[in-house]
Amino acid sequence: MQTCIYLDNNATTKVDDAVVRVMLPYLTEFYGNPSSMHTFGGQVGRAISEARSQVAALLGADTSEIVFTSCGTEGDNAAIRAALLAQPEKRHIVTTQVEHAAVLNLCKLMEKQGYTVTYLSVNRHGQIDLDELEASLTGNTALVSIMYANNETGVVFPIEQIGQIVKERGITYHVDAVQAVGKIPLNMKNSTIDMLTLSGHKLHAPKGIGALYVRKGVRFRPLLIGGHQERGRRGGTENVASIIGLGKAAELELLHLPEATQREKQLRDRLEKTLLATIPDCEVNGDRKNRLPNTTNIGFKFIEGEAILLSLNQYGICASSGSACTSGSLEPSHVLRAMGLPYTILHGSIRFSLCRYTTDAEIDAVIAVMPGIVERLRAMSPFSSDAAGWLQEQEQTLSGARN
Ligand SMILES: Cc1ncc(COP(=O)(O)O)c(C=O)c1O
Ligand code: FES
Repeated sequence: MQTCIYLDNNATTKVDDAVVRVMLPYLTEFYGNPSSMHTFGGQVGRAISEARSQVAALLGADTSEIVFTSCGTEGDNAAIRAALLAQPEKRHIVTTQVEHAAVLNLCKLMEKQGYTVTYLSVNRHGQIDLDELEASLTGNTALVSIMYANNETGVVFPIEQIGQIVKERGITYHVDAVQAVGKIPLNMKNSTIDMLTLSGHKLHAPKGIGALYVRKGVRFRPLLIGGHQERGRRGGTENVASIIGLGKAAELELLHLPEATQREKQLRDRLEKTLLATIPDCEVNGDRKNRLPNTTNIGFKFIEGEAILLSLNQYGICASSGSACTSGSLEPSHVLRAMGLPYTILHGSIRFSLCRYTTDAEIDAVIAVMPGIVERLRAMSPFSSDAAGWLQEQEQTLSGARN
């Protein structure tokens, strides 16, 4: 299989070799059912308990607060449904315009089922307005669901400040932390968060496994109704090998987090600064101060992000424009649109997302090819030179009309 310079770690990550190694015995010799009475199954149950402790340790949570799920999407769905089912009298949800599809599309469905949803706006830097949040909360609000960090821009919301406002009013608080876990130190002990979603494939565990943190005492209703697994909070025989893998991945994240994020930030900053210095007409999208250490989203004016990606692909470099789920649709990103970015940036933005395996040489390779790619595409672009000036004038007129 072809190898590549992989800078698309917010879409998914490589499974760590150590994770694969601990999983293999559970795909071969230890195939017992963890719920069985016999010792053969019991030993699998014990391995699951160990994985639960490893995930709990990464979050600073109690083991009883961890529910294994099939993915981040399931975690988000389970948390939102649980909060609504537990308080059927309340019919209002607050979220943001820049959430992942797992939250946004469920909220849209809930609107069809009679709920009112407030989608908080974001400013040019991708940040919400806390006054707008406060004003949106009513006695009818069942849930506030807000992402920790944005998958496209890496922008990090002030999660605990938001939590103060939400919890003062006794409202259930769910945080989609799929992009934050393993990139930002978390401690649920002194947190305002009631429920928190994570996904294995963003932290070097396999795809198709995740976990939901549910704070002790939070009223919960299962999404999957069935057996007594996960203490009645998620029916279904466990995905044993992947759970073991997620446990190991969590242990490794805890071990590597401080020094890995420091390194990733240095590499990311070098990449970003050099591209901004060597390529005219480009800018970073999103709040540069409050941002994941591994992500940069850069808008290259007057060209299409997809064209840049195809050129990078020819050099064996993997990056992305927007989110993996919506790629293939030619719609510009809902996140960048919510930030009110001008047309030329919306269409010419790409994301590089690093991980602990990213090397200096890989960053050098991107820095070496990007100026040429952008120059070549701009030379062919109908928006270059005169047309660019015209387009900018149109944008100014349009934004004047909007203000
Ligand atoms: C912020 C966010 N939430 C949820 C998800 C969904 O996770 P999964 O792919 O495990 O369903 C993703 C994945 O891209 C994400 O970035
Ligand atoms: S899987 Fe990442 S955006 Fe959908």
